[in-house]
Amino acid sequence: MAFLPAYLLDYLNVAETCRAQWLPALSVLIAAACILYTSWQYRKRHSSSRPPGPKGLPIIGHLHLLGNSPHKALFDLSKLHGPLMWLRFGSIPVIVASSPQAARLILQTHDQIFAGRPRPAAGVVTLYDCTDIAFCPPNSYWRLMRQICVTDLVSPKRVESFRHVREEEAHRLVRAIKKEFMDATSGDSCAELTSQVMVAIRPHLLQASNNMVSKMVLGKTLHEMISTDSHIVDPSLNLVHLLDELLQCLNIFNISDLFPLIAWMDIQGVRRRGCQIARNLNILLQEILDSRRRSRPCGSTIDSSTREDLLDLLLSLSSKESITDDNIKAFILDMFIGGTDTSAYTIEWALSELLASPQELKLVQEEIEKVVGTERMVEETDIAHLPYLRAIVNETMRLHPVVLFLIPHVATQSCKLIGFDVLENTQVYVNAWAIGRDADTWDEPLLFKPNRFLNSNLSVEGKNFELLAFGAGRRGCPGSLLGLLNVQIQLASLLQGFNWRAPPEFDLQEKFGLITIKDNPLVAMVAPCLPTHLYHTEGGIS
Ligand code: HEM
Repeated sequence: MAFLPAYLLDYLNVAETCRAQWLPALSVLIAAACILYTSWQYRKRHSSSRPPGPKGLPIIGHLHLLGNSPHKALFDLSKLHGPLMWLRFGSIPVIVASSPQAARLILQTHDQIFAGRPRPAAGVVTLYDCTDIAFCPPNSYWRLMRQICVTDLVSPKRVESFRHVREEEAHRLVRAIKKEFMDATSGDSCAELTSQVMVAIRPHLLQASNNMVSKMVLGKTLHEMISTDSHIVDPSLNLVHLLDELLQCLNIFNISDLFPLIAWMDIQGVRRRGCQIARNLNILLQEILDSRRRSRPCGSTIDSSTREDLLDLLLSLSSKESITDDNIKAFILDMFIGGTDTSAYTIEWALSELLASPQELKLVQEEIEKVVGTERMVEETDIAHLPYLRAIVNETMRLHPVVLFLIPHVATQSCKLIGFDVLENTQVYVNAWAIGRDADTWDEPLLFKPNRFLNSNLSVEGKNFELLAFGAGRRGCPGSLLGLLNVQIQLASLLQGFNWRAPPEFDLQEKFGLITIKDNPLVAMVAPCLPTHLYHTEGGIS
């Protein structure tokens, strides 16, 4: 009411009491009219030249069209409005790319402009104010951290130096499932030949991927760390659970991110929850750093009994490159977030597709038996000789790219995109899921047909815009080689170690999220199929 000038009040000639009653309503009306007029002017200026899209609603924009499976809804809309669509999620303008050509425009032709990232409220509080690589804006700090990541931490040479870790954990995974089988059959050795046992596979996969990342980054699994480094841990703080909670927090479709004007209200309590998780994670991670500094003071050489892990490397680089402890902790979180669930859920999808296609399962198991035999466990050097296995991983990533919108990109400046106007700060969703089902690119796109990759040069590692499981361009996944090797060796070991069958109740339903997973966790009927001694010791590994 204060903004109504006095002469207007006099003109209206309203008594004080009367003013008090209807002036607030009049103020709201005038304010609403101003907003509508400004937004009409804005739309008039921009709507003719922006990419096509469906009609939206006031305030919520197109949120009502997304439903429980936004990737499917947007795929269907792209069939009506084209592969480059404009929408609004709350107050955030969004472009959705749904074909390889549209993705190339964003991730290659205009890569530099679209290298920005949003700042989700959960990321701001949990990821050290988005100073991790994945959510950092494309500034000089991000370039430095990304360069260190690519050239030092996950370079092909460094990834090769951790081959033993991947093989150990893949074989440990097989032993863990065999143990569950033995427990269920009460150790009856005859049962090995005759029974199949229902095993919940997901927890084993998550544990194996977690162990792999943890051993590479911290030199130990998280469980070893908790049991051996007792001084590190406040028993009420559990790193495994905290990382899990962190992912859940990042996974929430947060209203505050869609309506920044009301972000302060924190309607879903994401910021509050995130602050709690961040506080506890920070205590644990700082203790891990301090403990490492105590045990290996700066400048001390690492003897042959202690292999160098990525934390050693980061600490030694930090003195040269002015990297702070918070930067190192943010990077550790990136490795866990980026490397754990992505691999585990991709393997779960691969196994699920194979259970739904028993002929493909048979073919790949025959390939492994022919190349590796049954007297030793599969090793990473075998993968080069297992084209069908590699084709299965590619086909799985085509149909089930677990980060199916990539991490949203943001336009860092206004630009023209094939004649359309795109304004600064527009978010970009590349629908990798839709691109994997693009009927102009793929023959029978909805079928699981690994042999389409047998005589093909297509690769999932960001060189082909038809296959974007790892994204592409300057924000593409720096850990793609490592991720791919993790998936391949674990899948090969599981397929070699067991006969598999789908349980009676089985489906391939998806549950949408930052990482899109199988809605019903995979439970499978398994039976060991290798000589018993290979499961009992690590001697399976030559
Ligand atoms: C199967 C395993 C993996 C999959 C499917 C995957 C997928 C992806 C995708 C789709 C992106 C977003 C790309 C974009 O926005 O254009 C990404 C980014 C990223 N990934 Fe991965 N990833 C995997 C494994 C890993 C591993 C092992 C690491 C560890 C180094 C990692 C670290 C990262 C980082 C740091 C980013 C952010 C890059 C940036 O914004 O500059 N990822 N990943």
